[in-house]
Amino acid sequence: MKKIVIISMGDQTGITIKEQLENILDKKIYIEVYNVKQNVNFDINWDLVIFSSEIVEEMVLEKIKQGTKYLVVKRVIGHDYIDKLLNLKKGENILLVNDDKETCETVIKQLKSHGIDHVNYFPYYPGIKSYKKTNIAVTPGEIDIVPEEVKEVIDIKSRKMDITSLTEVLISLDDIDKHGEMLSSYFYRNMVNISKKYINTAHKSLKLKDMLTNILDNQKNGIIYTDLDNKVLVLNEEALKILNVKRHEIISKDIYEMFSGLKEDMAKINDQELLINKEEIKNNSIAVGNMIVINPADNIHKIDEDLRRKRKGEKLNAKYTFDNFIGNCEITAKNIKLAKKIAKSNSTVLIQGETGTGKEILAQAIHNESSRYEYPFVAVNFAALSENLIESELFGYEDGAFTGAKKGGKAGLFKKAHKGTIFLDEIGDASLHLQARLLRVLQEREITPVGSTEVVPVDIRIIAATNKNLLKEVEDKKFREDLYYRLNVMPIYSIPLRERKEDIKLMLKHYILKFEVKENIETFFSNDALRVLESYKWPGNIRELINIVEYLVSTKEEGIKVNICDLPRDILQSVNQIQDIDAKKYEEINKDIFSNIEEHLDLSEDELWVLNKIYKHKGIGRRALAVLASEENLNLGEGKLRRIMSNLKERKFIEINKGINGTKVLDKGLERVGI
Ligand SMILES: Nc1ncnc2c1ncn2[C@@H]1O[C@H](COP(=O)(O)OP(=O)(O)OP(=O)(O)O)[C@@H](O)[C@H]1O
Repeated sequence: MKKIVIISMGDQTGITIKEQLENILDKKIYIEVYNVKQNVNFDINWDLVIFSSEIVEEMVLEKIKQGTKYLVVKRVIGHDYIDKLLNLKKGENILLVNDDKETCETVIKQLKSHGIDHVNYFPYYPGIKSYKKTNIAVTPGEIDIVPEEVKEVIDIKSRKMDITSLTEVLISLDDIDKHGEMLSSYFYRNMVNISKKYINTAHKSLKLKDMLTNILDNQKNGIIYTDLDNKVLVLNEEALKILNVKRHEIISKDIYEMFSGLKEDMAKINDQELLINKEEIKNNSIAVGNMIVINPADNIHKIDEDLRRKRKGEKLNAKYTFDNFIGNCEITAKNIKLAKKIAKSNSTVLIQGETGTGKEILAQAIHNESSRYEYPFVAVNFAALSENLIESELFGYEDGAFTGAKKGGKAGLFKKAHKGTIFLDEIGDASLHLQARLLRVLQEREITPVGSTEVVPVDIRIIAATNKNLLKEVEDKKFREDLYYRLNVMPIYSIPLRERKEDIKLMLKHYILKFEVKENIETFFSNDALRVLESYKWPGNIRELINIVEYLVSTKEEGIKVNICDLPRDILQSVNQIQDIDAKKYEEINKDIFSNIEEHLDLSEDELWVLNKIYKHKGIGRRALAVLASEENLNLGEGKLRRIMSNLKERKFIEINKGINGTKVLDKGLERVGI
């Protein structure tokens, strides 16, 4: 087990860093925390020493054993408390309390750079000779040293390591491969949370926009946020650099009109080859915009090379076995039994099933259960790679086969899988040209690298998977019939979640634990919420379930169970639809729950805006609301407002009277005002 020591000025900082690392490293690490005042013998063998700041480094560095790896980490303010700070009165005097002068100054600088610069900050730290007397103090976790006369303390909690420091720690521990995925999910969760806050308050706060830009500026990729019409909302410096534009030239413009190449997965812009990724940003499961991440291909090759170097000597292997296959309902058990039998043969397997049902996991488990388990398991995804890339990836190439080819050539994945298993994922997406080449491999069990005339024999087992109906594709002439029969020797289906309802609770339990929530399923979900989840159809299957657990983990209040109203809106809507179709059955079983789901559907941003305006301007009519909306640049015409108001009325949030009384917010609406 790796051993780390964290040294900080005060205890709390070290503990926060420790918790953060344990969260990502699955607690499979031994961490000790000390403050600089403790008299400790650091002259022993640590795998890594982490200093919480440069001052700490200066004070302690000479005490640690020569040759020990060490790092000074960069720490940033969490976004959770930003709302509170934004609500402080303009020009208010604020005491910034921290453990020393330097950390006070750093936090003030970070707060200002996050756009929280409408108040006046005055530092306070133990030993300061004189300081400004104020009513309000802000502190990153140092409540105990706040002077007595301060009336209100805003604790923004100890600052956490930023993503670059976390990456550095993982690289220093040689753990980046194992935990990289967790890191990106952790990072992504944070990004999504900030984005949600930004999008939720887009009408009100430009500060959050600044903050988002600032956070984005610390990323090494170009990142662009657009609204649903592809108009650019925010982008970082790196994106400006890559696209070679000025901010004012691109903000509010349609990104694809300016750079049509960005629609693709790869593009050449300003003579630079770019890799492009797109993510939908959702708020309560409703798409509100897009995040486009652009990266020069050179960078990717470099990272890829680095990873390859680190992986050298490590086998390409499959993680999953049937032991960690979750599910114990009858139909799952039967399927596992069949899969284990299939594993013992050497024949080609075709796994068919909806997206996210675990086809890759099944393929890995079959490989690990087979006699080839000690040899490589190599996965190729036909949907993720472009035709040109996939051909050279699969078959490899000769030295000088094409411009840009690596010197010395490259071994293809078929060759790398020799004696093991190759997993051809999303085979339904392979082009007809590739299908012809694959057929030859299946028939002859030999490959010809791109640009070569030499044939290389390979001993491999093939497992293919698809979420398409391959027979239908054959009928439509999109998939070769001969290849279909070559692949479909041992057919197996991965079963959708809705057909194995007993497994849903088990999966939820597993993923709650995996996301490190210190609660069990009973304290995490209310019974009602759990029953809704068990009745949901899960079109995205296990992958959707994982996303929803991740969403709930990051939005859940500690100590309060997730209730129906906390579930994403599309789950509630879809359960509602089931109720319509099979109303009688559902009414009988779940009368109490489903009858009031409508109540829990969240109000949209526009609905909330209207509700707040009616509350503020009692009696206000549609026309006046339309004027206010246009003043605030909102896309709310009279037609849209009529629909919103009648919906709010139907749901008893407002009352609409004729004549002088006009509109009024009702008790149920009052609960939502101010949100
Ligand atoms: N039996 C299982 N137990 C636990 N987790 C599972 C199980 N099956 C799948 N998962 C998880 O669900 C997610 C989706 O699985 P996987 O990628 O294998 O699905 P897939 O059917 O190959 O999806 P796609 O067709 O979209 O590629 C993964 O994160 C995987 O870890």
